[in-house]
Amino acid sequence: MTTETESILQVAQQARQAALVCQTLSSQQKDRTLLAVREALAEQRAEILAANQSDLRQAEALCEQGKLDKVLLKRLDLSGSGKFDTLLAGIDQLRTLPDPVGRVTLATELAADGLELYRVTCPIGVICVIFESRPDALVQIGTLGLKSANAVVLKGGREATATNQALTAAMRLGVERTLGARYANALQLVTTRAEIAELLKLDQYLDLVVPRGSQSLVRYIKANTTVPVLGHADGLCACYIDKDADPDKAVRIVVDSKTQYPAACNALETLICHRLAMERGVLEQVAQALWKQNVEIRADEDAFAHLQKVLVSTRNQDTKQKLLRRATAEDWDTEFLDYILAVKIVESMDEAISHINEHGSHHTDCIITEDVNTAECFLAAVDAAGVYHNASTRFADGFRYGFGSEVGISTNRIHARGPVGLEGLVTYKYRLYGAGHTVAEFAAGSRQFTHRAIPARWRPEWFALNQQQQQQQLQQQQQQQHASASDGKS
Ligand SMILES: NC(=O)C1=CN([C@@H]2O[C@H](COP(=O)(O)OP(=O)(O)OC[C@H]3O[C@@H](n4cnc5c(N)ncnc54)[C@H](OP(=O)(O)O)[C@@H]3O)[C@@H](O)[C@H]2O)C=CC1
Ligand SMILES: N[C@@H](CCC(=O)OP(=O)(O)O)C(=O)O
Repeated sequence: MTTETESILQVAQQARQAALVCQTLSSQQKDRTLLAVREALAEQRAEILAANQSDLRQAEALCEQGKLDKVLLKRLDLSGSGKFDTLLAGIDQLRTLPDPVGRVTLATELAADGLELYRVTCPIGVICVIFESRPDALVQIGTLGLKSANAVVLKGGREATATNQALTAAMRLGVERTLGARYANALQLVTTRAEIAELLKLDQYLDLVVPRGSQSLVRYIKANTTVPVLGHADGLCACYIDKDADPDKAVRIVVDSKTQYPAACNALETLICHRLAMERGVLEQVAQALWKQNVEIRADEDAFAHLQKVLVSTRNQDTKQKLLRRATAEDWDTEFLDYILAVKIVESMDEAISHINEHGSHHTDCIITEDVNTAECFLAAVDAAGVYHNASTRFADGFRYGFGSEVGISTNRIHARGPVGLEGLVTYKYRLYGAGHTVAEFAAGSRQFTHRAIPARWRPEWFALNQQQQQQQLQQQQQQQHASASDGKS
């Protein structure tokens, strides 16, 4: 066994042990831990931002050498526009959300005199999440993991390695201060692709892998592990302007979807316009607004002919060429993540739906129309995690959905789809409460099933024992800490 394999095995084993102890934590303990994590991050702000500056300097050098795209710098930068405070505020918000663990989703009396079945939510276990060079994602995913009592093994993009190490150290410190070192192992960081390759083999320790990134990343992970995979892949999002679209709404929605943050997976990549809407001048208004933001339009033949006439008044030949080009076949399948938009004209909504279902990535798609029935048909027929009527595709986000934050946006169909928040991080177990009941009695007919729904009430004794045990554990830890502190002094 190589040293690397050994250390990854240790990471996975420690995460499994931490997951086992975390599942018995009470809501109060988890929220106290989140508060301590927030405090530790705030305390170590200067160190974290210094690590981030060092990552940024290296990334800038790569950009200058043409080895890295400039849009990635914005993602990586943790110091800009109140990002660090937003990150702390996100933890505060998460603390106010209800505990996703221990919710009763089914309550049935199986038989009279106390045979009761409950379906109760519980953590998934150990989740490995691989994500882009976005340090704030590490905090969001890590804190979602703590609140849902899962252990997480995190791997961010290589450009963010120093920042991720500093953030993880602070977060682990917060957990350790509240619950002890064993629990801090619920937050693990790995930094290389080689470590991920080793982890993917450890299906006895991992319960779920979440690859958040390009389609090729998700395909690679699926092909190389037997652990269940919840893919968070690319967003080839489309917007359809119907013949009954309101022009003002079309302009607002398309511009926001394309330009509010073009590098995000929920940004718009394809615009489909009904011919009648184009003839009513809606496409022209949308194009003018996009051009003001320097968006290049890659148009099919019909849209090109129409928009070329609009551009005639533009004197500068270079601007004309930059703003309007003919689309190639490849453009319909490209996630530009940039100020570029493919535009297509259709004769009907059915044609638009077929295009989206064939070329889209089943992430988030939108219809702009004033006709409610048309909208309902579109929402039912488009096969995506998010289907929107008259709203920007940029709304596809855990925070905006009110989930506190997100692990990412699942493009899988099961077990979670769209923005994955706390609910996507739990599964359930069945709890059966009996009083010496046996199946033989039912088989012999001396007892009858009632299968009666009962109130989904919480039985306090479920966790009472755990809380007692937890209290004892805490006291023991405090005694140990006190003893080692006294040893240190003597
Ligand atoms: N659905 C969603 O929630 C989201 C999707 N995205 C999508 O992500 C893409 C852009 O992000 P980008 O950073 O370029 O994505 P990449 O897929 O290139 O990288 C994302 C992460 O995956 C890792 N990775 C990539 N290939 C492998 C591999 N073979 N083995 C192990 N790790 C691997 C990277 O590691 P390393 O840095 O070490 O190479 C990085 O940590 C876009 O398609 C965007 O739509 C982005 C954000 C959210
Ligand atoms: N869902 C979030 C995250 C977007 C995102 O992950 O962007 P990026 O990491 O730049 O691909 C949002 O809408 O802002």
